[in-house]
Amino acid sequence: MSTPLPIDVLPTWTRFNNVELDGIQVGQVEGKGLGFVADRDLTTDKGSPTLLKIPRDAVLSAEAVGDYAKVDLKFRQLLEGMGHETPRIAIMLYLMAHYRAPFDGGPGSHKGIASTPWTEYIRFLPRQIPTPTLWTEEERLLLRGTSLEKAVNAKLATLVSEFDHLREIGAGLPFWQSLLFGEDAITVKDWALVDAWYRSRCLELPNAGHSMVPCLDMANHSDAPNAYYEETADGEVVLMLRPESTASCGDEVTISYGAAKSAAEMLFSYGFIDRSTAKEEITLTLNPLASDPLAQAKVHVYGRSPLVRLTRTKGTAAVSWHCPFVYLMCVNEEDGLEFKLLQDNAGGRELRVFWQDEDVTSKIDNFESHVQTHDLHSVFQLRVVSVLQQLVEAQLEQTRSSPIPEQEHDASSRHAGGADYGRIVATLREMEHSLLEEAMASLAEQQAALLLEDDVRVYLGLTEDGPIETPSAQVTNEEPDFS
Ligand SMILES: C[S@@+](CC[C@H](N)C(=O)[O-])C[C@H]1O[C@@H](n2cnc3c(N)ncnc32)[C@H](O)[C@@H]1O
Repeated sequence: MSTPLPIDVLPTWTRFNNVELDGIQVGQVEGKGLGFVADRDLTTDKGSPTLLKIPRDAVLSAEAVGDYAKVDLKFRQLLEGMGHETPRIAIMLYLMAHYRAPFDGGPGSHKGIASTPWTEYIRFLPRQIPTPTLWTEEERLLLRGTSLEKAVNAKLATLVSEFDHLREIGAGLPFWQSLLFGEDAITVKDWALVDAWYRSRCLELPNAGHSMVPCLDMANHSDAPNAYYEETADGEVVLMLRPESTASCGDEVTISYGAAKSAAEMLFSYGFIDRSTAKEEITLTLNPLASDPLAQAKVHVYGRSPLVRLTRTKGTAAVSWHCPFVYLMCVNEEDGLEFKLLQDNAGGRELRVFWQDEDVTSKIDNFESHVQTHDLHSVFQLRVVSVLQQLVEAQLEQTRSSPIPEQEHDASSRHAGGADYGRIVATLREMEHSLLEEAMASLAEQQAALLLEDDVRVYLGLTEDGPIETPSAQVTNEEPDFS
């Protein structure tokens, strides 16, 4: 295992690897770990100065991992064995290899894998990261009743199954076999750390795609950032002072991690919540109805976990929702829904879904638009609203019935790195609770409006004023996986 390097060695690493810092240094920042600090007054008087320049060949993208695999046979065998799944898996394997595998000792010695700038750089990365997948079991109890409770458990299960797959592949490759099964073997905890590095430090660059950029990944987030990064036409990555921004010597230089993430996603990916930039959003999982004979077929054609996203527009009380699955969930055979098992040209069989005799399998994400022209559209909407009301109500109930026990808050909420998990989760709870209450109010209004519609009244009349037949939702947050 590579041993950590003190951060004051970083300038040597940057010199050797052609990374240029100008006007900033990496240092400790209160409550955030390492970060960039201006080492002189910075202004944009003569245009935006470049504060950091990272050459293309130090950027760790899926393509760079592929290039490395061409020169390192041991790594190639592992990467190919894993099936080149995604940029995330490729980059994580690379990080894992550089974190845990021995390196070639120079010409003539082939004991380990080939070293790269990342061999040393990885030693600057923190070993303690406040993301919940690295919390202890006791600390994770703090998440009870929030949308992250089951999401984090689901993520941990995914990490275990990825790691099992890695061990299966490694078992057949002598070099990796000893690292994965020998003394002081790589563990699932190492895999979870590598995942947390990836999640909290990866950027999406316009050309290179998902990438880890050494040094730039020392930049912390702010709701009022004074810097931004970009990828140049040559594939270099640069950090620039924002136009009109200044930073006095000693000020922190920050970027924005984006305003598109909810509080839960921020905590999940980075281990902190910035109230002012977090999107007011909650993601819940909709379980299909146990009583619906078509439930399994619906989930099969939908092809993923049915999620509901509730979003409040900043500064307003209006909560909108997004859930492509819910209309499919709320119609049945009497309404014109049908499933057929069709044979394809290669002799395989495929389940297809038909609405009013039209094959809509490939347009399932847009199912609402298919039912819009139906005479009973308002009735379907009413069913949908009812399903969502029950889902939100049940989640609210979970939030209310899972307060953070004081003792737990005191005993386990303070992370060694300084992050107060109890306080962070309290913020998440409060934000989610308020959003769910607004969502309830919003859905009640929608229900009241629908109940005034003629079609709905006629429909209710036809059913002799009996209770509206609305499917009941079952609440879980089983699998939202934000990664
Ligand atoms: C890309 S890294 C930044 C460098 C990091 N501080 C370090 O010590 O290596 C992202 C991590 O920095 C920390 N961080 C960044 N911005 C923060 C903020 N505004 N408040 C608290 N922690 C922050 C979080 O731990 C996050 O997971």
